[in-house]
Amino acid sequence: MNRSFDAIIVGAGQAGPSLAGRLTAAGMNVAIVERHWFGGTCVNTGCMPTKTLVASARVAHQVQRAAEYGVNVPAGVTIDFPRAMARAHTVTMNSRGNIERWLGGMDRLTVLRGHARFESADTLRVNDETISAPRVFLNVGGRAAVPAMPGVDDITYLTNTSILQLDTLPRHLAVIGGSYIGLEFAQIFRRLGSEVTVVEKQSRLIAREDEDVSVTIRQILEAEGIHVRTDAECIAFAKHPDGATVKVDCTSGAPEIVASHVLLAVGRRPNTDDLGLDKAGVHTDKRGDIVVDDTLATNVPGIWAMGDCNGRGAFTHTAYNDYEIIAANLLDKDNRKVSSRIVGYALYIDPPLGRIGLTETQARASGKRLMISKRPMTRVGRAVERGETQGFMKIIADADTHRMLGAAILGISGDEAIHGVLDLMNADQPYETLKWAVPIHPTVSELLPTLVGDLQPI
Ligand SMILES: Cc1cc2nc3c(=O)[nH]c(=O)nc-3n(C[C@H](O)[C@H](O)[C@H](O)COP(=O)(O)OP(=O)(O)OC[C@H]3O[C@@H](n4cnc5c(N)ncnc54)[C@H](O)[C@@H]3O)c2cc1C
Ligand SMILES: NC(=O)c1ccc[n+]([C@@H]2O[C@H](COP(=O)([O-])OP(=O)(O)OC[C@H]3O[C@@H](n4cnc5c(N)ncnc54)[C@H](O)[C@@H]3O)[C@@H](O)[C@H]2O)c1
Repeated sequence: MNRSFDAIIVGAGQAGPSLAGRLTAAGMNVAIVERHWFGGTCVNTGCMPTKTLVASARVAHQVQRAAEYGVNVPAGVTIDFPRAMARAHTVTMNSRGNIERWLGGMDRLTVLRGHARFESADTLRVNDETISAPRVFLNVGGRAAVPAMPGVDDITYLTNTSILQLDTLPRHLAVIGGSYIGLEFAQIFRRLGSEVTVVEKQSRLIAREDEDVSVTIRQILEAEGIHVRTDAECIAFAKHPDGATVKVDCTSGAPEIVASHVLLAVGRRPNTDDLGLDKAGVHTDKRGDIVVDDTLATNVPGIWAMGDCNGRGAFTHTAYNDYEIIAANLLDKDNRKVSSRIVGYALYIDPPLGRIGLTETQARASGKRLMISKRPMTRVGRAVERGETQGFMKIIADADTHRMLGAAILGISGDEAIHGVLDLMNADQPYETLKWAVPIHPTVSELLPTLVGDLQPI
């Protein structure tokens, strides 16, 4: 049997459901196909459960420090790990259920459960039927990459999906990969009581950030007892009665890590290998990302790709913005482009890193004349009052255009305060605009005008 629609959306992640809402409201008959959990990665195995666990871990950490604040907590405080995990699961299930109910009640939308695969450019097979439409929107996301590391197939390893199903706390968690996923889980599990070792093959953690950011993050994590092994060029795994051994150094006989659990957090790969893209003639690049133009159209007319699968962003907010761009261009006769997007993001260790625009390293390499300003969180009243003074704020501006080029706020509320810079950059205003703002005291954001006032040429 073949059914025809005005549009087909594959994947109910961060972009697909909202696009379904706009297309059906515009009068189109739409099919949305989801093979697994509604809400995709963010809701089920990404942002929502991890940030819920970050909250549990923060409470655990703050309780340990209670006496510093003049609050005496009786000795013998324990972590109820299953309860912390259940709390994360509840947040996920509520969100997943809301999306399912929203889509289930949407007029002109047909919800299909199953794996979609192209048979031609306008026809896909789902279970035992085919569906056709002149417009197909791909929102298939990605999954944890499992590279062919020596011994990886001999051990039981965890990914961001399976680690969320644990019901007992790991005795010793070895985290392979010291970037977003690895560092967030490392701190969560350390604060909940595991011994944790982060193994990173590059010479520093979260190496795409500036060195001062990497070094400070390492200090923050090591201060909590997380072991960090960088320059791990010879990672190899083997089975061990207590779990697995992780060989890190190339030198033979060097001490190995004996871990009860191993988490692989070494990047993600797009879910594009099982979509039948060749049948539709859609091009991918060598990573497997779907190649799109500035409006997110693929090389095949009538097929678009949104979110993690197009390689143009790897965050929930960029996936959602992809939907906004497509809807604006198709339905609102607007002219929106991905290249106009100024991307901010946060790394949710505690305190978080809020980031936007160029790093200092990238700015220096650009050849522009630069102004830089940096301030430690020890000189931010809000941080001092809260007793959380780790980190720093840094802004980089163009000395000729007076536009902000980038910022990093590693410290309490860094993920929120960064939006002051993000808004300024989106408004395309000179940094002096911030200098004369009158922010609220005591906040982290109130230091942005001070930072601007301290900008020095380099
Ligand atoms: C541990 C972790 C923490 C994260 N934390 C954050 C964070 O704090 N902030 C942030 O911005 N981002 C975070 N991210 C990234 C964020 O989750 C992703 O960028 C976002 O979910 C991408 O959304 P998407 O819509 O592109 O894809 P997804 O959310 O992955 O959705 C894709 C959907 O398509 C379905 N699908 C795939 N193939 C098919 C097919 N052939 N047929 C039918 N259905 C199919 C999948 O089942 C899935 O439901 C995190 C990611 C991880 C792994
Ligand atoms: N807070 C957030 O917004 C958030 C949180 C989690 C994930 N995410 C998204 O998920 C994506 C994937 O995150 P990720 O941390 O898995 O990947 P990543 O690509 O950011 O980092 C992978 C890390 O693993 C290291 N690595 C790669 N191969 C290795 C090996 N063989 N041995 C040891 N180390 C190795 C890399 O050097 C790198 O540091 C990110 O791009 C991000 O957009 C976002």
